[in-house]
Formats: sequence, C-alpha cells, structure tokens
Amino acid sequence: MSRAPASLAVDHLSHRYPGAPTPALRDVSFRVAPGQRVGLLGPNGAGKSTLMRIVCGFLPVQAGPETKVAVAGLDAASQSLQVREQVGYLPEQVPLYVELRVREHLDFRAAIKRVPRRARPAEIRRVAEQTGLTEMLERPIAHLSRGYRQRVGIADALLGAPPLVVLDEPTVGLDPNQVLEIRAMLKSLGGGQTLIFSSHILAEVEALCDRVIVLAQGRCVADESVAEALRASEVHARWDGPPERAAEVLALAGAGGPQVEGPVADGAGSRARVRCADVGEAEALAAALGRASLQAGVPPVRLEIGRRSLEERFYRLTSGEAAPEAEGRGGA
Ligand SMILES: Nc1ncnc2c1ncn2[C@@H]1O[C@H](COP(=O)(O)OP(=O)(O)OP(=O)(O)O)[C@@H](O)[C@H]1O
Repeated sequence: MSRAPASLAVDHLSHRYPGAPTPALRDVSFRVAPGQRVGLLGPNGAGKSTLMRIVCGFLPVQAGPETKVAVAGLDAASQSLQVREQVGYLPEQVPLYVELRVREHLDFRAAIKRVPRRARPAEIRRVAEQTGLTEMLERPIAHLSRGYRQRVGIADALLGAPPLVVLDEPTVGLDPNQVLEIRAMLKSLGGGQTLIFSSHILAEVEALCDRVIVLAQGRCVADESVAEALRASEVHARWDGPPERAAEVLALAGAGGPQVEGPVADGAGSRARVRCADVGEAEALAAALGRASLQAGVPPVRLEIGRRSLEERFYRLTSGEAAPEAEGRGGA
C-alpha cells in the first residue's frame, strides 16, 4: 500500500486539562511539510504527548482565536474521523492484545483501520518486514520481549500506510540494544510518510530527524533544522582584567547584543561567551577579539571556539539556565 505523505499545520494551539492549574500547551504553532521527519523534544511534562494526541484526533482541539490543527488540509476540530484515517499513532502506553499472536493482532487492527480483507495478508507482511517482525508473526504477544512488543506497536502505526505517522517516545523503557535496533528500524523507514516522534534523547533526534521542535512548559521554544542547530558555534573568552575592561574589548571587536553573555568576574579575571551562527563566524570573531585585546592592553587572553551542542542548547532552552561549559575546540 502507498499513500502520499501528509502536511501538518498547527496554529495557536493551547490546551488545558479539566481542573489543571496550568495549561499543558500554550499558543503552539508550527508547520510540517509532507515527508519531513520531525523530532519533538522536551523534558517531562513539556506537552509532547498532549500535542501528539490532539494531532492524532484523540484529544479535542480546544477552540481559541485563530486556533487550527490541520492534517493533509483536514481540520482536526470538525473532521476528526477523517484526520484519524490519515494518522498512524503509537501512544506512550501501547495497547496490545497480549493473548493474540502478532499476526492475529495486526489483522484485527488492520480490520479496524479498514484495510480491505483481501489486502490484509500482504499489508501485514509489509509492515512486519519494515519492523523486523517477519519471524515473529506466529508468536503470542505475551511471549515477546519489550523491544519486540514495541515493534508490534510501530507495525500497528504503519498499517494502512498512513500519510502521517506519530510515535510517542518509541524507544522509552527499552534496553540499550533494543534502543539501537528500534532507531535503526525507524531510520530505515522511507520518506513515504511524514514522521513525527517524541523523545527526551537528543542523540536520537540528531540521528533520525531533519527537523527539531523543542517544547518547554507547553511552549514551542525552538523550531529549526537539525543541521542548523548543529552548525551553531560560540566563542569562549577569558581575560586577566576585570569585567569592565573585558567589556571594552568586546565593544572594540564589535561584539554586542543578545549574542553576548557576560562579561562576568571569573576569579581574578573575567569571562564572556558569544554565540555565533557557524564556525566561520566564530573564527572571525575570535581573531577580532584577539586583536582588540592587544589594542586595549588586557592580556593575557584565552579564546576558544566551542561547538554549541544540540544538547547544551536543549538544556538552555528548556531550563532557562546555562549548561556546564561546553568543551573548547581550537584556540587563538
Ligand atoms: N490526562 C491528564 N489530565 C490532567 N493533566 C494532564 C493529563 N495528561 C497530561 N497532563 C499534564 O499536562 C502537562 C503536559 O503533559 P504531557 O504528558 O503532554 O507532557 P510530555 O511532554 O509528554 O511529558 P512526558 O515526557 O513525561 O511524557 C503535564 O503538566 C501533565 O501533568
């Protein structure tokens, strides 16, 4: 089976559970193009599952000014049944009929998803192959390991070739080998569907996605391509002089604005860090800071170019604090 991948549009989406003191989602907006692979990152309670449930039509869209959720152009509020037909969903807690064999379970689920009876055997073979379950089809689910049960949940989400596949923490609770196997399996899924999955694990998102959306306390705090996030660099600088003198050096080098953190006192000296869009910009800035330090007479100087890891950025974005210093790279 094959169907064209779906687009997803989320506009000004907020959500408050009945009786909850704070909203689970606050004015979240983003767009996903057909065939994109998007990682939804965020700490516990950030709102990832809530967002996924709404996108899949399992939680209602709470109306608000300009609120809209559309899958393949279908409105999740007024066309929720049609939206569900577009989506394959792996919930956080996978509901499996453990007394059934894998094939029976998938056949039952395919029937619910209205895969025509005659197409079902081939469809089950297809998803079993994609998820590495071919040898397990006759096993009772009760006898499967957690990793294999997760594969059954993912196979279920892929049944009927839904244009949008939404996987809520597909590797959570698995042992390290199972995590690697599931990641390899997800990576091997072709671009035949739009894929959104949630994770706490940055390496996973880096490896599997072309785009990352970061949620924190119900807000979307970052939305960028993984390549862009990985390109980001920064310059770490230390001076023997006090912060006022370091500020002079920064000004001489033309570094200012929100990209600059510091300068702050560091022992007898001072330090600052400047965010840059890429390594080239960081190298040019490090050289300019070197010249400016000499000019201002604030020696000695230590300048390092550090890659801002996705991990560090994630930490900052979701906690509002600086992570422990990133490892330096190179020097000037
Ligand atoms: N059924 C519910 N009723 C009330 N509050 C809920 C419900 N489900 C989630 N919440 C609350 O909504 C907020 C967002 O939860 P959600 O499960 O969407 O976050 P999450 O990012 O998926 O977290 P986790 O990574 O822990 O699964 C949290 O404060 C949570 O306590």
